[in-house]
Amino acid sequence: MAKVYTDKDASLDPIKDKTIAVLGYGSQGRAWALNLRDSGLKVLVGLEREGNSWKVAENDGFRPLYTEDAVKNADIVIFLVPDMVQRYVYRERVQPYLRDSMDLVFAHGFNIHYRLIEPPKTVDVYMIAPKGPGPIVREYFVKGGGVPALVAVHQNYSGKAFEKALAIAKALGATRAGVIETTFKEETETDLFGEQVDLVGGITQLMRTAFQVLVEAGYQPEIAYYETINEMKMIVDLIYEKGFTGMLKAVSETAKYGGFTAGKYVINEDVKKRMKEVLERIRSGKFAEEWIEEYNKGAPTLVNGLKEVENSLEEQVGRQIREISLRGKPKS
Ligand SMILES: NC(=O)c1ccc[n+]([C@@H]2O[C@H](COP(=O)([O-])OP(=O)(O)OC[C@H]3O[C@@H](n4cnc5c(N)ncnc54)[C@H](O)[C@@H]3O)[C@@H](O)[C@H]2O)c1
Ligand SMILES: CC(C)(O)[C@@H](O)C(=O)O
Ligand SMILES: [Mg+2]
Ligand SMILES: [Mg+2]
Repeated sequence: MAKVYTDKDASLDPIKDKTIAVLGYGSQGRAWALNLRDSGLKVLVGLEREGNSWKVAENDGFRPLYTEDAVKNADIVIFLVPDMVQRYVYRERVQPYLRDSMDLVFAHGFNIHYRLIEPPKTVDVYMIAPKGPGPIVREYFVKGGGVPALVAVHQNYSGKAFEKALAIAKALGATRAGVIETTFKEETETDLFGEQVDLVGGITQLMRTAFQVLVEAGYQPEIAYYETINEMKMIVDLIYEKGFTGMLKAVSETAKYGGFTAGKYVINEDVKKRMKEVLERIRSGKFAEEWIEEYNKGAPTLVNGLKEVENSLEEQVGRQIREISLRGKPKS
């Protein structure tokens, strides 16, 4: 078993006197800025313009700065703008003001692993990659917990990069759960794979396709939504808390038998073969190349994909069903 670092293995000392610039105030940026500030660290929020994120940061009690001003005043610069934006922010707003012994910190290895950002040797480069969405990183922290994270060091100019990565992980709340060491390569490839075939791409398509099959067969959309989408949370919660065995204990014998047989029929060896192709596309750098090209064209697949999901029957039905099911969710 890999070594798991918890609160007792990490100290805030290596960063307690440093000024930290959090660039971006979105999903992770907001969570990091608030958690680090609540942990007693000195945090500046750096943003490109006085837009929506600026207002949200102000409402949270920050006084945001323009990116380059945050960088000029910081010892540690954390990149929490979208992956496709990071290299421009680096080139225009960070690189010109880089001083020796500054730290460049990432929440995902994409830009370093695929060499979109190539920092000078005189800075530390490390990563703390939360294994969960930003709002949950904040929610768990506020409730006294933390989302697990991976840490990795790409450049260790100071000789203290790993200790600093653990310190940030502690301030984020991640060591309240557990932190495991990885490399930029391993984190980048596994993270992209997981979100593509499973967490984001796979689960969404699995649920939507199952919903569509029932509706096309003439069943009421509300019943289809409860069955193929809404109940997924309870099943996944059981797996999260008790493993597959625990989940299987909670469902009927009929569900177990049907699940073992139909599950392997639907998610078959062909699907596994395709998953391996997806992994290969990530490892070869083809996915990164394609995503950069798509982004440079204005990300039409992303824009159209979001519209298609938003306008879909399952999303329309979901808006009503969520009102009902959230009413029944225990308040905690
Ligand atoms: N979203 C997650 O839960 C999650 C989980 C783990 C790791 N990460 C990683 O964290 C990093 C940040 O991702 P995120 O999802 O939090 O980002 P996000 O999309 O939520 O970031 C939005 C922020 O970036 C700013 N921004 C957007 N476009 C910009 C531009 N063109 N120039 C400058 N600023 C711009 C926005 O104003 C906002 O403040 C990425 O490296 C991502 O891979 C994200
Ligand atoms: C939250 C995820 C999917 O785990 C993250 O990797 C992301 O890119 O948003
Ligand atoms: Mg990701
Ligand atoms: Mg992820």
